Amino acid sequence: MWLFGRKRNKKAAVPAEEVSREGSDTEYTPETEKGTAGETAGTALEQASAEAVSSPAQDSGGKTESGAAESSEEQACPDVQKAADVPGEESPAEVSAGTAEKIWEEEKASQEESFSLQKTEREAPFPQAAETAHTEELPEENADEETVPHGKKEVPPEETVRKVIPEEQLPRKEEAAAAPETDGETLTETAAPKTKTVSLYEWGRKNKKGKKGKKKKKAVPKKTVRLGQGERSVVLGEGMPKICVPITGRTLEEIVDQAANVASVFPDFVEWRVDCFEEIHPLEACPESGELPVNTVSSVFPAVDRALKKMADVLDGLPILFTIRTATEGGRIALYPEDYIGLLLHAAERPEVSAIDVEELRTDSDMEILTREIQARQKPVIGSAHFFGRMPKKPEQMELMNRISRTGADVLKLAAMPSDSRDVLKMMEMAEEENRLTDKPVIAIAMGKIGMVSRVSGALTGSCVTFGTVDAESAPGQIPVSTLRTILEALQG
Ligand SMILES: O=C1C[C@@](O)(C(=O)O)C[C@@H](O)[C@@H]1O
Repeated sequence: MWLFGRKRNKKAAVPAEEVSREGSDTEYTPETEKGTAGETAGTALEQASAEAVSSPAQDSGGKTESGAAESSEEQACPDVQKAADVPGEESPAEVSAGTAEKIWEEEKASQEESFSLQKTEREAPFPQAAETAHTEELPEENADEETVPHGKKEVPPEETVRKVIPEEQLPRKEEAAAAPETDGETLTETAAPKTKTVSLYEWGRKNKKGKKGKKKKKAVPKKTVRLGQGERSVVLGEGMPKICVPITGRTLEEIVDQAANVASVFPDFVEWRVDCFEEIHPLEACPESGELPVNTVSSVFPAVDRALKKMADVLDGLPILFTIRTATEGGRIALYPEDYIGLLLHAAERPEVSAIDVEELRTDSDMEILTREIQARQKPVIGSAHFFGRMPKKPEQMELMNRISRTGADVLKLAAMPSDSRDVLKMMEMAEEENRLTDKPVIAIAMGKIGMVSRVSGALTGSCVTFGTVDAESAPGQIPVSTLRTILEALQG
């Protein structure tokens, strides 16, 4: 149901992304049919770069007879919620999720040793990305959280914790007296002739060499990322979480109508979900057919440009995030790698586009090079990954964010589907933690109704963007903009 439309040379027909995530469910394998991954990556990017800057052969929106015929009913952008909810029907996201799980099982073993949450500090490749930087000292309480062993909570309240503390490590009397008490727990020296009582709080602070006695941690200096220019530009990573509204129209008319509605509620920026735009659907990959393609990516550029221009006129300076959400990540189109890359590089050249979403975990081409190419065109990259069928565990979430960061993306985004409230909390906790570890703005979303709280809790967790609705939602759990704004403002205090 999801893969239909254009016919292309079998060798290039299956986005390797789908092969690697769907594993044995997929008929083709990139290894047997495509040569090495490196070759594929290079070819796709080179081919796409050439096409992205070339002028299209026609100004027809790229529709050939076959493309036009296939773009009718089947290609209509289905309602997202519907696709996700139909029982027994496997959405591409669910397929991807199941297989992503498998990949992670395998990867985990090899990653275990090299697994590290430490971030390599990067130069901001995008000049505007490093707009401001500030260093924040963690609040005192956080430092203490690091200092006090977690086990202390399990000590029965009436039992005195006894520990031998060498005299020289004990705080001077007056210091001990001045130190704030923790929740009644004390450390008492018993074996030594001099028995002194000090608060656990003070012990942790003084005894830096202690098991969990750590130096006060500094938060990583933050970079912020500006989208757009002028008065209506918006800075991610500072102040309140920013509200973004997706535009999901299938036709130019729908897109313009939605843009007008969206503009009237004054979000901070909009996301154009280009995968919903049926004029690019002649590019839809068809792994089953194996026939040669009729359309080239450049044939859809005129339609994309027309939509961008009209949208920008209506939006009057609101920054536009250009997103192609592919089927594997819950979107509306399956694309060949060279077409995905070609479209994004073309968008990077457009003055109406303020930022570009890159699905950084695609394995069919080199997303790191693509990210750099986009940044070289002065557009920041929001690196994203989506799991519609499951919630990765927290260490996996952190590693995913780490992988996205390593591609050089300016902003790190992870969205996943929770199955219970603990999953939602995991995502929120990850955002808070990641936000302290990385120098980049972070977006963390637990989708679905149960995950709605994650869409309003950015002030607490540091998740810097929330996607809200005006007309149609582009993912389950999105909240209408007016409600979203009221809650965000209330929580900001
Ligand atoms: O990545 C995201 C986040 C999202 O999936 C959400 O859950 O709000 C909505 C998408 O349109 C957007 O591209």
